[in-house]
Amino acid sequence: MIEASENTESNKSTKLNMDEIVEECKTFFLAGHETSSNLLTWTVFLLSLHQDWQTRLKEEVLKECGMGIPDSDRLARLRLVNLVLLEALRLYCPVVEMFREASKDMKLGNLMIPKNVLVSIPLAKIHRSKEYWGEDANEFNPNRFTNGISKAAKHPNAFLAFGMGPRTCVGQNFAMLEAKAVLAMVLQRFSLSVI
Ligand code: HEM
Repeated sequence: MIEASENTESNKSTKLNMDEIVEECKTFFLAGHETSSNLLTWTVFLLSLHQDWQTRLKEEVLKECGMGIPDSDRLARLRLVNLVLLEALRLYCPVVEMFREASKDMKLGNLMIPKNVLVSIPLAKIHRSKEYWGEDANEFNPNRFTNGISKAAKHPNAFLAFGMGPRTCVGQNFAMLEAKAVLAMVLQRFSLSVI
């Protein structure tokens, strides 16, 4: 953004003014705050219910990070934490629905979509569809992500927590890193339970 606000030869037509930069900051704040806190809240809830997973995650965190502040190398080794975060995003996706507006009349599969019509993509429903995720679609089973996101369901794009395509979430890598770091530091210090 700082680069985009500077006067250079290459960004003459795309230069951002101060108002536009402030708007971008607001977008980042809004898009990145509630979503991440939502993910952490549901993850803590799920780990409180599933003590077996909490124990396994604690062991992983203590083995890989000890009691220190986890750096990015150590966070990358938290495989089970990653599985649990993905499963939390599937069951309780912070963004439950997305929309796309048809820029022209178009055919989508066997549907005709007229120009300007809004198409809804019901993430929360897709994430719990037994057709894609199998009979245990409503259950907490982080192991389904063991072979990667695209192999977790019967359709490679059934996991849509961060959207898909050219408008996919720009903050997704940061969000996962942030969530892993916070969760690791919570698990280093606390035990979670539902009272
Ligand atoms: C668990 C955390 C997050 C979730 C579940 C999430 C989810 C999403 C989803 C579903 C979209 C719409 C994608 C699409 O239309 O295909 C989106 C867009 C976006 N997200 Fe995130 N997000 C998260 C964290 C963040 C963070 C931390 C940031 C920034 C620091 C961020 C910035 C954005 C921005 C700027 C867009 C708009 C992208 C565009 O329209 O080009 N998000 N996010």
